[in-house]
Amino acid sequence: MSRYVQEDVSSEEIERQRALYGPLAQSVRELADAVIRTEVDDAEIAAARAGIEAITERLRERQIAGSYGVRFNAAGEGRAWGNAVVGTRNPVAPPLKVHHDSSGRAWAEFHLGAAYEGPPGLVHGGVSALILDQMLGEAAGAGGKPGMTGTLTLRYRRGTPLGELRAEAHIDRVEGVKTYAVGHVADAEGVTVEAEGVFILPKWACRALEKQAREQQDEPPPTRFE
Ligand SMILES: CCCCCCCC(=O)SCCNC(=O)CCNC(=O)[C@H](O)C(C)(C)COP(=O)(O)OP(=O)(O)OC[C@H]1O[C@@H](n2cnc3c(N)ncnc32)[C@H](O)[C@@H]1OP(=O)(O)O
Repeated sequence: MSRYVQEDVSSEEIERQRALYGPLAQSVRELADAVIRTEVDDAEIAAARAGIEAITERLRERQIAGSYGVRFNAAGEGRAWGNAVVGTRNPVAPPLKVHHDSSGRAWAEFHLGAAYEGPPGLVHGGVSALILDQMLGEAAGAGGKPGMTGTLTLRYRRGTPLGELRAEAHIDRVEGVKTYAVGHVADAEGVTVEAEGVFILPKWACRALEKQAREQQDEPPPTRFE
């Protein structure tokens, strides 16, 4: 089932929701970090668990059936708030705040803490892949050539330390429905992981865009989301 949802909500309402859910997700990120690092005694752990389970039950009293999906309003503002990398409402997401320009460049500065560890003190390789998948996809979308990841190739040049990091990506070339993008993750000393990928506008999306253009002769759906 498609989870692209058009919702006619105002920009003010989006901002209200962002101010409500963003800090909630951030509190849960803090909780995840605390769960990994706490050294309190057993009784405190048991009490904390009961408290967390009670809060989960409260939040579940009313909830979406399934995942958040991607929602956009008539003004073309896209919200991928469940996204695993940038999702405002997703505590699993660091989250990255990605900057773009229309030449097909994307960049972000972010912090990865204990929840993203692979080798001791280093970022998990799958987490670097997750971030670079998103960043290369964001670059493709920023350049007006969005697509689904077809193939993503990574080269881990050295371990990526947990802490302050930067990721960058840009479009390398476009061949029809295929957009080739490249990028990297870097720490203060330089590049740690390089990536290249091809992002493909799927057949179903080509048909949907053609149909929409026929019906509305309007702007295509958003290709970038916050
Ligand atoms: C702003 C938001 C950023 C989001 C970033 C996050 C991105 C993601 O995580 S996307 C999720 C991961 N990716 C997926 O789940 C994709 C799953 N695969 C698919 O949906 C399809 O196989 C898809 C869309 C890649 C291609 O399907 P389809 O539209 O039928 O393509 P098809 O007509 O077969 O092929 C088109 C061209 O692409 C090539 N191609 C197809 N699949 C691949 C592939 N996996 N790798 C490389 N090239 C491919 C074909 O060879 C063909 O090339 P040419 O035109 O030169 O002959």
